Amino acid sequence: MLRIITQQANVRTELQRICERVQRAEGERTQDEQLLHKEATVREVLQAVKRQGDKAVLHYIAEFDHQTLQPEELRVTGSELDAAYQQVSKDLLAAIQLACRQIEAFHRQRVPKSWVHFGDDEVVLGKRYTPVDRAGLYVPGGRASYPSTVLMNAIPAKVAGVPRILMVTPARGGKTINSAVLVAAQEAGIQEIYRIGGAQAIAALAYGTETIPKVNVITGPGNIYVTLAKKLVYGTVGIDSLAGPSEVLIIADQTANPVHVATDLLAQAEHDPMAAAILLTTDAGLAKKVQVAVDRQLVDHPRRIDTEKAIAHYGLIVVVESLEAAVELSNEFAPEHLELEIKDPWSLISQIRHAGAIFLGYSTPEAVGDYLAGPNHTLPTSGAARYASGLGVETFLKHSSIIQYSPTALNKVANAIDSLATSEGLTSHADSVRRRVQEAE
Ligand SMILES: NC(=O)c1ccc[n+]([C@@H]2O[C@H](COP(=O)([O-])OP(=O)(O)OC[C@H]3O[C@@H](n4cnc5c(N)ncnc54)[C@H](O)[C@@H]3O)[C@@H](O)[C@H]2O)c1
Ligand SMILES: N[C@H](CO)Cc1c[nH]c[nH+]1
Ligand SMILES: [Zn+2]
Repeated sequence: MLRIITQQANVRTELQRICERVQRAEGERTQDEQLLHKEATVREVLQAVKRQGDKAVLHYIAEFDHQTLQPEELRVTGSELDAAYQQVSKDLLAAIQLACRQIEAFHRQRVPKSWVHFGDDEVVLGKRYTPVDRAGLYVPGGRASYPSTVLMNAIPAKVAGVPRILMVTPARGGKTINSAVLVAAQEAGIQEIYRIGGAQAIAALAYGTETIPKVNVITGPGNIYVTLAKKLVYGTVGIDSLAGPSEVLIIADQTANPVHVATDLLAQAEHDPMAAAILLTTDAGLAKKVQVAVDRQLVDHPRRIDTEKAIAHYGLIVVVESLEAAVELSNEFAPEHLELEIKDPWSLISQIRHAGAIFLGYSTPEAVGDYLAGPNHTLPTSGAARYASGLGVETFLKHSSIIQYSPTALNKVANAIDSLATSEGLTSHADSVRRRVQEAE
């Protein structure tokens, strides 16, 4: 059952515990004493794949995904890609294509442009954006298959102009990858796909194996193992952000529909037993109705066991004194998704400082953003929205600064550079400017 507490209770400690659930998994024992704790498992997988390549990859696929694969079976073949189209309905294909168009249109709007500025004394300054050479897209596939996540990863990478894009995703049940995932990949222009998930997939992309090439940036959401692995390989490769397990925080007043609020909470809880679903409401009556509605909707929920776990451990309803108090708590939590189910959602927007995505009003369930509104659904979780943003075109780009000085311009700043370099004890720095200026005189 979804717990209800009031603002006077230990709400900040509770929210912090939920927010930091991924960090807590580093070093905490799982309930199953047979298992190493999660971070240790991930470290072991990373080390083994780094040292032994494909051999370790296949070992962990057998251990965690219960599949016996040969190295040549890791890559999805052209005939599997073709066959996937026969397996998806016309309606699903049309939906994938609609999502593709909307996501691409949104991401094309925010492509950073290279620029140069011509200043006084023939000084030229600028920035030049270039894509990474290779990107590795992680598409989760443990508990559900995510064609939508294929699009959210692949389209910004394509728009950024990444020359080589590979995708990894685990096979669920048998060796076959979900057909909709394979169709979505092809619709987004991705052909190089490997059937591998979990920490071993992140390790393979970070270090490279005989079969799977090393990439420059790894993007995409995943469960606790994937998220911890991304955190640990950061520095060897770039990553987008720590995206997963999913979260929603809903701020609702007495005008919200309790059944809709309950569904939206469950829509995130159903992703993962570690997903978080939080309601902050000014109305104690609504709190009770949402609690009842959640229980009712869970009765015949197809993912009942895992969803109940998420609700029990990382679900919470808080009755707050005011909408301002709700916003303050939300800013501290920094949710992946924030829904404003209140009479005048725009009145709060200027106070919201940290959230991956903000959904305004009664007819904007978070699922609209998950699938096809256009903005990316791979968003920072576990408080990362305080310093990070969602996946975007810029995730796949880096920029080089452009600097050109004329002799006149160099002459004008020579003394200043000399002072700064001398203060740092770096005489060759000072010399590199002084020599040029003297030779030009
Ligand atoms: N933020 C986002 O944009 C976004 C989008 C979609 C999904 N998600 C999140 O992604 C996650 C998907 O999780 P998932 O589990 O369905 O798929 P996943 O692909 O992330 O993880 C599955 C893999 O985990 C590994 N694994 C499972 N149990 C393990 C164990 N005991 N030890 C070591 N490795 C193990 C297996 O190798 C398996 O292939 C969910 O948390 C969901 O909330 C987030
Ligand atoms: N809500 C997820 C991000 O946390 C994204 C998703 C994909 N499919 C459904 N939902
Ligand atoms: Zn979702």
